[in-house]
Amino acid sequence: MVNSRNTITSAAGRLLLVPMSSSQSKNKRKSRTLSVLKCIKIAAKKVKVVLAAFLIGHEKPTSRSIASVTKPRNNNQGGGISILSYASTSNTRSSSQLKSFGSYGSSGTTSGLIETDSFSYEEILKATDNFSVSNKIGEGGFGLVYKGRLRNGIIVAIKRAKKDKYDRHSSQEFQNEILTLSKIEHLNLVRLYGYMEHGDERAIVIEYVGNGTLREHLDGTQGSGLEIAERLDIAIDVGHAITYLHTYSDNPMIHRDIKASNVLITEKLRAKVADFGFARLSGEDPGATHISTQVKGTAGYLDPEYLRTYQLTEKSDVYSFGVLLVELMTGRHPIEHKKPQRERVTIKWAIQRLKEGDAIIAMDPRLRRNPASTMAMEKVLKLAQQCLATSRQSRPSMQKCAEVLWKIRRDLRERPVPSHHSADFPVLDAKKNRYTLFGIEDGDGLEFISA
Ligand SMILES: Nc1ncnc2c1ncn2[C@@H]1O[C@H](COP(=O)(O)OP(=O)(O)OP(=O)(O)O)[C@@H](O)[C@H]1O
Repeated sequence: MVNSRNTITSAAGRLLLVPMSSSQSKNKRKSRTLSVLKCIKIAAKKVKVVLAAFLIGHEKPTSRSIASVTKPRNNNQGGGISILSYASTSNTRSSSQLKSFGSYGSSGTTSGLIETDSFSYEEILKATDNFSVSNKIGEGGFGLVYKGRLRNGIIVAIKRAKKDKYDRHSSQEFQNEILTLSKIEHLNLVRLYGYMEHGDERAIVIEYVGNGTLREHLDGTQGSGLEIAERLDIAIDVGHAITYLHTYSDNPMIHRDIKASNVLITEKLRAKVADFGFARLSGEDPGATHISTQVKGTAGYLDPEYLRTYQLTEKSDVYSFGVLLVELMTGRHPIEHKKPQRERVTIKWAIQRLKEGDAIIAMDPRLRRNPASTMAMEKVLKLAQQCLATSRQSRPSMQKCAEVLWKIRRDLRERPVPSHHSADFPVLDAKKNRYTLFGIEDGDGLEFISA
């Protein structure tokens, strides 16, 4: 049977081609060309739609692997785009893009999930069940932290300011700071959604990150221990977040309080840095970034140059990041009060071990030891040593740190992990290692190194 498409259905039901007349063939070629053009047009339209949606953030990338190179919105370092090329493009949405995306809020802020940047007292009370103790998830310098559910079902963290925290800060300043901070959007920074002000009550509403802090993971009070690759991923995430604050955000800023308890961990064991801009929100030095009248930060992480000169630079964050790297590799707190004197300041002890060629002694006993992991650990400690340099000029930029860490991570991936125990590098059973070694003190665990 001949049908309109110049095919014949055979008795067996197969499609057979039959020769066409020359005019038929011409018409066919023309219509084919037209339909190809039509297809290209439709495809181009589709690509446009996807691209537009992706740019304004509708399409959130699911993978955190290398995404396409993205153009920073305020690249004041000229041409330095390599770091953000590792991050998702949603990291770099400009505020104008956000505004056009969100016909949502009063000031066009947020990712579209939250409808406004100012919350009513009633809404906050409802979200936290009247600041109920059962919703309390933590406490810090700013005040108590509550978990809350907004009207639209979104889970948030709500930080209720201690009264003394806002006495020094006018309402207008507080609101301006919030507005500035709420525009900062990066995958590895805890998002600030908005604020609530009511009489003498102030609170800020932030992204909820529910898998504990890095410190809790290192202490073993949260999760089941972090492998070396996971620790490297976390270090890279923190590196990207701080690079973004220093370099790419509309209002470049110094974090001032990088520490393991300010690094929140996601379910997928990736990191989000919290509390950026908090020094300003707490009424300390609002607006000031480089010359400080008050030293702000946490003991053990503070740049000695900042302590000496009161001059704050991006390199003060680099120093604190160096402390964090040592913490990640050793598992120890920056200051270990219960350790013998020579081990009390963890960075001094670990860097000394590195200098003496004994870095492995400083390695967190919970970590599996094999050539790849010990090599990665040594490289990270070498980077930490640079970050901790006395002279600020000698410290690398955060961007450089993230690049170095990325290479260490890549090398680790490429090095095969031995599947059997070797005399030089005993491989400990990860699970057993994790659960049996928590809570050890002093030099315990070192027997595994010489085993
Ligand atoms: N966005 C969040 N999502 C989930 N939990 C959070 C969030 N922010 C804070 N928390 C919890 O609340 C605790 C206190 O946090 P907060 O940032 O107020 O203090 P801190 O950073 O630990 O200390 P300080 O403010 O003195 O530097 C954290 O340790 C964490 O357990």
